[in-house]
Amino acid sequence: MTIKAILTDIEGTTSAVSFVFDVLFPFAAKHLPDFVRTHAAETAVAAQLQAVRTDSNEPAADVERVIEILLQWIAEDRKATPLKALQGMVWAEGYQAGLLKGHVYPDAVEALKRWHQDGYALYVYSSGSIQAQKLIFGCSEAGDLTPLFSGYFDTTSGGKREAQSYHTIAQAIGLPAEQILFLSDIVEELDAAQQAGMATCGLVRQGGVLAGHSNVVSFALIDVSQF
Ligand SMILES: CSCCC(=O)C(=O)COP(=O)(O)O
Ligand SMILES: [Mg+2]
Repeated sequence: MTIKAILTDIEGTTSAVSFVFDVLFPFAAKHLPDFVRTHAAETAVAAQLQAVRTDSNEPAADVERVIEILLQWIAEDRKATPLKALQGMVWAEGYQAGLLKGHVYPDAVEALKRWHQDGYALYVYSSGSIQAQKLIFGCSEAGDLTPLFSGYFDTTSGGKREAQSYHTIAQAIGLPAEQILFLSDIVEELDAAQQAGMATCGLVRQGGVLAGHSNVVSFALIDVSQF
């Protein structure tokens, strides 16, 4: 079946793992405590702090304890939705202040522009919040790439290793899963998308093999017509 849309992961796929682990996560760990202390009473932040208390099963945790939990989750790379929402808010301040610039591989920039021009609808699916996704592409080293995308999905659509999430996303996009090509560097994510009926392509930028899927080292080698 002809591919009509492309759904892409971010970390390790469009963007360097090192940018996320060595730049974004340390920035969040440094600035999140003061951000939370300053904005704890604001509705959007308070809702996420409450979600941390629920998810951690610590309903009585005060703000300082919630901060401790969040820092622990950052250290563990937990894909918890409230952490991801708060990280997005903290990064927003960093991008606005010019302290952060989103990394997107040049081959990904070139291919995304070409696919958009060729009429493919482009979507993002990342554990990072939708706000964080718009920031990495909107404030990227290659300029504002957000006009290329038709939509964004995060963990509010479900976990990336669960087939149901890809069914949900296909429904939201409004296409049969078979007409969507999913790109990722994580085999469990590719397996889940494949199980849901999507075409898959694994990015192996550092080498290795993502078994059971087409593998490429660069977006430049993805021929969408072959899926
Ligand atoms: C949206 S940039 C920040 C990425 C992030 O927080 C993350 O956890 C990476 O998740 P991905 O699903 O893109 O591997
Ligand atoms: Mg990834």
